[in-house]
Amino acid sequence: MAEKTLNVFEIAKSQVKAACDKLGTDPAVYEILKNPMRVLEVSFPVKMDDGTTKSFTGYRSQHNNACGPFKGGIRFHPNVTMDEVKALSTWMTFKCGVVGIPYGGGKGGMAIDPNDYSKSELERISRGYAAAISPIIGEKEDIPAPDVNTNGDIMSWMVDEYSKVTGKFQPGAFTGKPVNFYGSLARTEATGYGVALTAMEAAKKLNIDLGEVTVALQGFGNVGSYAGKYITDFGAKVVMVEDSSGVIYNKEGIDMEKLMVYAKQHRSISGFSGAKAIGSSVLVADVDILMPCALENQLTSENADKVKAKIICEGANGPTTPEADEIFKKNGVVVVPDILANSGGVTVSYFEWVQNLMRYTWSFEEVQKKQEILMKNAFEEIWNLAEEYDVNLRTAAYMMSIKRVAIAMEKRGWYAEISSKSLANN
Ligand SMILES: NC(=O)C1=CN([C@@H]2O[C@H](COP(=O)(O)OP(=O)(O)OC[C@H]3O[C@@H](n4cnc5c(N)ncnc54)[C@H](OP(=O)(O)O)[C@@H]3O)[C@@H](O)[C@H]2O)C=CC1
Ligand SMILES: O=C(O)CCC(=O)C(=O)O
Repeated sequence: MAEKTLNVFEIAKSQVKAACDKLGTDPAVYEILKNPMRVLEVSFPVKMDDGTTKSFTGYRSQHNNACGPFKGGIRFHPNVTMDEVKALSTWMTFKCGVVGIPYGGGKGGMAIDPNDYSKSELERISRGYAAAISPIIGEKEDIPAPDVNTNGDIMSWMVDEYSKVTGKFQPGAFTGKPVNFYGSLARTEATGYGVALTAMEAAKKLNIDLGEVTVALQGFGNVGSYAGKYITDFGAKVVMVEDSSGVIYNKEGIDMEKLMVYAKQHRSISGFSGAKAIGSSVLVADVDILMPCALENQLTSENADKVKAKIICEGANGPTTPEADEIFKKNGVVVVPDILANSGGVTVSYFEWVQNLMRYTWSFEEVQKKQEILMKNAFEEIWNLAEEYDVNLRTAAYMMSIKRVAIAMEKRGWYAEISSKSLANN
């Protein structure tokens, strides 16, 4: 059967709707949450190294700020569209709600491939984008961070540009900065660490011993590489890894530390001597745990029935379509949803922001411990909710989070309960 839609914004809305229906929220809740509060499209000129001028287009979507300032990454990827950014900002609102941090959801992006530009061009593009969205962002308004193809260096340029435009030095206006420039220890590792932590919690629930477990990873960037490193530290064996150059395999387990060094040097996993290149897909690999850590719409009605993993732990945002979710539920595959599995990134971004506002720093261990507590509690709560309502973990995660956001919206007077029971009194 063909998918109803692969439009990620339509998918995000359908996930929110399913959870609102299950919770029985007042109709006003979905009415408010179905669209971002604001979406900004900007165009700005940038001088290229050869003296020509090019115009670039970027977006920033601010989904909902009932619980606090908008928060979410900036993506540089050729496939970025306004609808994608809207979906990603929607997911951010509920991701922040899952771990109970005082933020709403935002996301930004530009349809560019950074590899097409020199470093100085990329700096000017990043500065141009930061200046263009500066009227709607800020330390207490909307705090961007890295996402696909953006990193700490880009965040530092953006902090500098934002400070110039506003005339105020506000390092807390962006997170995911380098540790030696107002970044937090353990932020670089945070998203992958959280993916590994939640995969381990899911394995415990299924009585699977991580010492016996094999893992396949799609994506070996920030999220995939640290997810692979930490799941290996927890005892599992990563046997297959894919990036956009192809798939590598070693049935004895791939040395994650060595692959991380290699991938950094070569900007690709292709040619790594500790594994062999193969032609098959990571997504249907014969492994216990699958970690999609690249892009959206990877697991669809086309391949979901062929997935052999018992646990799918979503490092990426939106890798699974609703139809694939149905198939996984039917087949007993446990999907740890993106808004829980990859919430470690924004959680430690929150800790970075708190440290910035306090002009104080915490140790690596302190930050990781705080992350671990929030994520393990969220996992447990969502697992129990899924059992109570007989829903998958995704719907349970949305239910928990929507309830938090809905209570904030009601308390702020954005709607008045007209249905029989008030969430706030539950
Ligand atoms: N960074 C963060 O803190 C967070 C990120 N996420 C999500 O995690 C995902 C990955 O982000 P992040 O690791 O930061 O991004 P990176 O840019 O660091 O890495 C992306 C990885 O995905 C790979 N990739 C891209 N396209 C494909 C493809 N078609 N098939 C296989 N692999 C592919 C890239 O390979 P190549 O390099 O060869 O192109 C690269 O290894 C995204 O969905 C992002 O939104 C979620 C929460 C927080
Ligand atoms: O660290 C952040 O603020 C946001 C990270 C992000 O973009 C995401 O979780 O998808």
